[in-house]
Amino acid sequence: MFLTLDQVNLQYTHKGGAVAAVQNASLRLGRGEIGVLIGPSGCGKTSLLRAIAGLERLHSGSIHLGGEALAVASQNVHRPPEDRRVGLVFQDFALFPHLSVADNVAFGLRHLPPAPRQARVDEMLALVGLEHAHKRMPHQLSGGQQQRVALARALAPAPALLLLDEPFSSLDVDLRESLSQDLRAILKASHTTALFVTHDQAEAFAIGDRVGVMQSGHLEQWDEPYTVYHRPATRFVARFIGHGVFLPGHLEGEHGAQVRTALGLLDNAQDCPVPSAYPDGRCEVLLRADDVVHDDDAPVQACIEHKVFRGAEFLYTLRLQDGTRLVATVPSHHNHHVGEWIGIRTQVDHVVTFATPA
Ligand SMILES: Nc1ncnc2c1ncn2[C@@H]1O[C@H](COP(=O)(O)OP(=O)(O)OP(=O)(O)O)[C@@H](O)[C@H]1O
Repeated sequence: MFLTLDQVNLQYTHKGGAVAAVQNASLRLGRGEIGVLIGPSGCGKTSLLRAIAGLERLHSGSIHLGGEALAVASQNVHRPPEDRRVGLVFQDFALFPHLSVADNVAFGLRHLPPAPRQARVDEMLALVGLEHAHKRMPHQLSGGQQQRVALARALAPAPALLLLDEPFSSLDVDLRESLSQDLRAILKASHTTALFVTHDQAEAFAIGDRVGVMQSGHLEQWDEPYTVYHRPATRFVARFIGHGVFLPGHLEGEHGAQVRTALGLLDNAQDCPVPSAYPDGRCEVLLRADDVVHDDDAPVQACIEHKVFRGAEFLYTLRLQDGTRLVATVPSHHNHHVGEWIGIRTQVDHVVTFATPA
């Protein structure tokens, strides 16, 4: 693996005491892959990036990049930031205001003779779609264009790893969406290995080959985006990513091929654990909003308690006769009103169960 973090712990000293910002975080990222860290405010995403960049010392654990040790706490190895071949892009574009676009991009290339330096600047500006902006000053550019220049500047010295900390957070939603697609294309075209921090789930899924979900300093899951959504490793990940509810269930069948729920049997022999996995086979099943399908012919009826229009679909909050609450995404041409009873059934491809909370 190209980037390897093993059991990384990071602490800050605050008012004389230790604050654990990252706890036992381990992850692996292949060369040319894009990893994304997502999680609520204060969960440790930025701290982990800062540790990889060399701006923070590890309390314990290790970080290796391309087979080289960047930090190994037990051996007191801590390479300084400038010796790590790691590039950084932050939220506040941080361009030099008095330098032209071309000079900003050339900033990390001062070791090159003029001709190859110029060629690299041209190449980087073309990569980010700003080939005609060489002479412009940062204040003459839009926020999105400034962030592209910041990206070109970070990529110019060909860092072994690029770290991006919420680079689009000060931009408006439409621009964020198109920039996140462009960013992925740019990173792939330049074969750059990158780790990206965001609050935004759609952005994480659009950009990442791997997504890591953090909570309170812990990296709760590090997986492909599809797996994080469909097979969340913990309740926190299930709740943080996507919409869904935890429905009481009872595992049945000798080999645990079925879960009985208020919505009927969910059976997927491949996914269901054996009944002995939980006391008396009792568990909770994650039911995503897209696992619940509106069907007029379905025997189970649910009352619409609340609805949110999301353009192509509604997100309905539903209540079953026995009081169980569910959420369902329904195409928006099915515009039912609050209080109406509609037929629903489940369509679950991945049965995900958790222990019932004590
Ligand atoms: N310099 C510092 N001194 C003391 N505590 C700090 C320091 N920097 C961060 N922390 C604490 O470490 C924890 C992790 O902070 P961090 O900035 O890494 O989180 P984050 O996930 O990036 O948050 P956000 O999404 O809000 O940027 C928080 O509890 C924070 O208060």
